[in-house]
Amino acid sequence: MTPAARLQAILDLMSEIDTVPRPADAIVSAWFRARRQIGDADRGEIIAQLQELLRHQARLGWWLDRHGRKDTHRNRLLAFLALVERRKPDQLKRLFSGAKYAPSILTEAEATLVVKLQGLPVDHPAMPEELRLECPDWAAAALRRRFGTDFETEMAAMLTPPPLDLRVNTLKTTREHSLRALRDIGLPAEVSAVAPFGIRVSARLSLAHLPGLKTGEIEIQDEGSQLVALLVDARPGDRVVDFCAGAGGKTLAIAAQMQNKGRIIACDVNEGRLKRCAERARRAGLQNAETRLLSSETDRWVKRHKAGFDRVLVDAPCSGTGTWRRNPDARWRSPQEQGLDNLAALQGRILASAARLVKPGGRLVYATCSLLSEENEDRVAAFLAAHPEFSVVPLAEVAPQLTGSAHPDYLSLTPARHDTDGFFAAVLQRAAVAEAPSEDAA
Ligand SMILES: C[S@@+](CC[C@H](N)C(=O)[O-])C[C@H]1O[C@@H](n2cnc3c(N)ncnc32)[C@H](O)[C@@H]1O
Repeated sequence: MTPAARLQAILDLMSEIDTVPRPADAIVSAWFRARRQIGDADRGEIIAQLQELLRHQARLGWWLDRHGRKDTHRNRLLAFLALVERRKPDQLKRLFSGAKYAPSILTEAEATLVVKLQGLPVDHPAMPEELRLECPDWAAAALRRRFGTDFETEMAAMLTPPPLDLRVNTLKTTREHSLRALRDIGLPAEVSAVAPFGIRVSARLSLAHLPGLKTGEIEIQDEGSQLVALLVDARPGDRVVDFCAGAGGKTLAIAAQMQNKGRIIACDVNEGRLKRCAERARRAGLQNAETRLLSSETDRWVKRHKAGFDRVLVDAPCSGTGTWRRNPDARWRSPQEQGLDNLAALQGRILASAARLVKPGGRLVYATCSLLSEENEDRVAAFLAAHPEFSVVPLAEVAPQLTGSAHPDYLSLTPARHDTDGFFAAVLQRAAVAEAPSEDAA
C-alpha cells in the first residue's frame, strides 16, 4: 500500500469507529478480516497510526475548534498529521492527491488549515488539564478522587503505547524455550517484571509471526491480568469457577496453574465469548476446563452448585478505565449508556451471587480492570458488610512479591506505577465453618 492509501484506510476506520457502537479493536479486526489482501506491514502501520491518533483525539478537537473548524474525520486526520507527525503542508498536499486509493484532494479550507497548524505544539497551556490528558468528563472526578496529586502522572501514563505481554503456557512449553524462539527471530523479548510465566516484547510486530501463538504455547495477556489469575492461587485438583470468564484470558492461566488437574468452569452470560474460550482452551491443550453459559448472575446453576468450589474468580464487567492505554478509544465510550451507578449495582449482584459457590474455607477473588474506587474498594466494602462470613486475605499473605499497591490489602495496579494495565483484585475467604446461610436468599 502507498502511504496515501494507508491514510484513506485510516479515514474509513475513523468513520466506522465513530458510527458503530463497538470497541475500536473489534472494528479494526473485522475491517482487516474483510480485506485479507492487506499485508502485515501495512496493517501494523495503519493500526499504530490510528491508535496514536485516538490518543490525541481531544487535543486535536481543541485545535480544530480554536481555528473555527469542524471536527470532521478529514480535519482531525490532517490536524494529527500536522501537529503530531509534524508533516509539512506540501507533503500533505501530495498525500491528499485524489489519486487511486488516496484521500481526495485537499480543499482550499483544508490547505489553509494545515498551513495554520504548522509548527504548533500538540499540548497548549490554554487547554484545560483534563482535556490535555484526554480524560473524559464522566470519569474525571472519580479519577481525581482516586489518584489525588498523582492524577496527572497516572493520566499521562495512559497516553503511552503499551508493551506486548505474553503468557507462556507451561502445559506445552517453558518460558526459556519461548524466550529463545522470540529472540531467534530478532524480537527484544524479556521475562516479565513479576509474572512468573510472562514475557514482555518491547517492539511493534505482526502477531501473525509470533512463534507459538497459533499452537497455544503462548497467549497474549497483559502482565496485570496474569497477576490477577495468579492471585486466585488455584492448586492442582481444586474445583474452580471463573464466573465472568469472557473469552477465557484468566481461565486459561488458572487452568495451567492447576497443571490440567481438577476442574475449572468458565461461566459467562455471553455465548460468543464462551465459544472463543472453548476454542482457546482446546488450542492450549486444557483437559480440566469446561464452559457454562449463564442466563444471568442468578442462573439456577449457581444455586445448584452452592458451596461447591475451592476458588471462585469474579472478573466483573466494569468501566475498563484500566485499559485506556491499550484501548485509547474506550475512554470516549464507556460506560455512558450504562452509567457508573448501574455498573456498580451489577458488580454487587454478581459478587453476591457468585459468593454462594464458595465452599467454607474457600476463596472468592473479586477483580476488575477499573481504576475507580466506586467499582473496586467500595464494592468489596459493601460485600463484606453484607457477608460477615467472608474476610479479606491481605495481599502480603497471598502474594508478598506484589508490592506497591495503593491499598495494603488489595492488588491495585496502574500503568504509571507498575507499567501494566490498571487492575484491581481483592482476595476474600469464607470462614471454614459455615454460618447462617443468609446469602442463599439471593
Ligand atoms: C472483564 S470481562 C471478563 C474478561 C475475562 N475474564 C478475561 O480475562 O479475558 C467481564 C465479563 O463479564 C461478563 N458478564 C457480564 N454480565 C455478567 C453477568 N451478569 N454474569 C456473569 N458474567 C457477566 C461479560 O460478558 C464479560 O465477558
